[in-house]
Amino acid sequence: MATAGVPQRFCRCACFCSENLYVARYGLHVRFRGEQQLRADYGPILRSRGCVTPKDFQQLLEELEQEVERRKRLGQESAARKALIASSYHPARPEIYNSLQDVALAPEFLAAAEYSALPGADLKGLLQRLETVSAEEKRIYRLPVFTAPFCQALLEELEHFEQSDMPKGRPNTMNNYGVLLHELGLDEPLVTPLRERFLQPLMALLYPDCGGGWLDSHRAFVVKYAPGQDRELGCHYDNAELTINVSLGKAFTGGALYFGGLFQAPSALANPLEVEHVVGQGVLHRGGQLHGARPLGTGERWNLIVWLRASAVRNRLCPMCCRKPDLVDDVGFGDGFTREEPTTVDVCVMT
Ligand SMILES: O=C(O)CCC(=O)C(=O)O
Ligand SMILES: [Fe+2]
Repeated sequence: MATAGVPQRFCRCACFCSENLYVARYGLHVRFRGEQQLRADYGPILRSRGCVTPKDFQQLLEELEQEVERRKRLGQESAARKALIASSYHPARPEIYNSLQDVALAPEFLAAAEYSALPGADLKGLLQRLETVSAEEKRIYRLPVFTAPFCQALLEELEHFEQSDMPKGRPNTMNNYGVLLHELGLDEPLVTPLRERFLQPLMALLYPDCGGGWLDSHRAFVVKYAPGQDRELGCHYDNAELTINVSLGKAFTGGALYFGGLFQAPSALANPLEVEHVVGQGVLHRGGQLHGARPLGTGERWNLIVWLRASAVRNRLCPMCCRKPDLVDDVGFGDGFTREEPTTVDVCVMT
């Protein structure tokens, strides 16, 4: 694609520090500019969800202020953790950090990606090579991604890291457990090749209208659900054009995904569709499709989530504030925005 190999400086949108702040206790995402605005915009809904006394409100205010401060420091702190891990962490499965090999990938995934990269490939042909979970309306697909031995090795490595005394950044405010893959040093050997060599051709055919052919960055993390830890995930949409969610194991019951409509749609959560995770398989969906995870029953569930981003799409409209992004320089892939447009985007494809 147009930007391959060109060093880019990625940005985030300034709204990261004021929009979509998650308040787990009240199961609500809020915009936060200050006390008055919070009362005016969310007073009734907060009351209906149990934020009743002045003390409740004061506590909420303090938590939101802390969250804003945390978000401001996030990029620098993450870079510091990454540097420390690179210099002092000893992996249990060092082979995971070698460049991604085809033997790690399920034959079905290789076949679908190889087909998609052929000059004459089309959507119809690709659909014969993966499972359509929901066709026209929700456009959700599923296919095997990693082999069982690779899932096992990755899980072992992630557990080893979890048990180490290394500092850990959390995937987002909704997940308290899990790992950011770039901090672990797994972006370069694992996630970037997965995106560039395999997901890009697949997504270009499945979602050309969502930037599937223009993916140029990602945010990858592992979420973990276990008894006594996180057990479910509230309804949300991803800060991504497209998402792949791969079940790594272990053995578990419950914890299905559910999908509503696109977040912009008026009745976005009517008739949610339940999608079970299958170990080794990845669910592909649009980032803007509302979704969440049902409570885990038994066992432990670990999933690799890759939020795939296309700067050509998001540079026009930030999916989190739904405005033209107010760009702030950031480290690494930032939130996938860039100051310059990739030069060869065909705007007809994007609109
Ligand atoms: O629990 C899952 O499988 C979904 C996770 C998810 O949607 C997210 O982290 O964005
Ligand atoms: Fe999500």
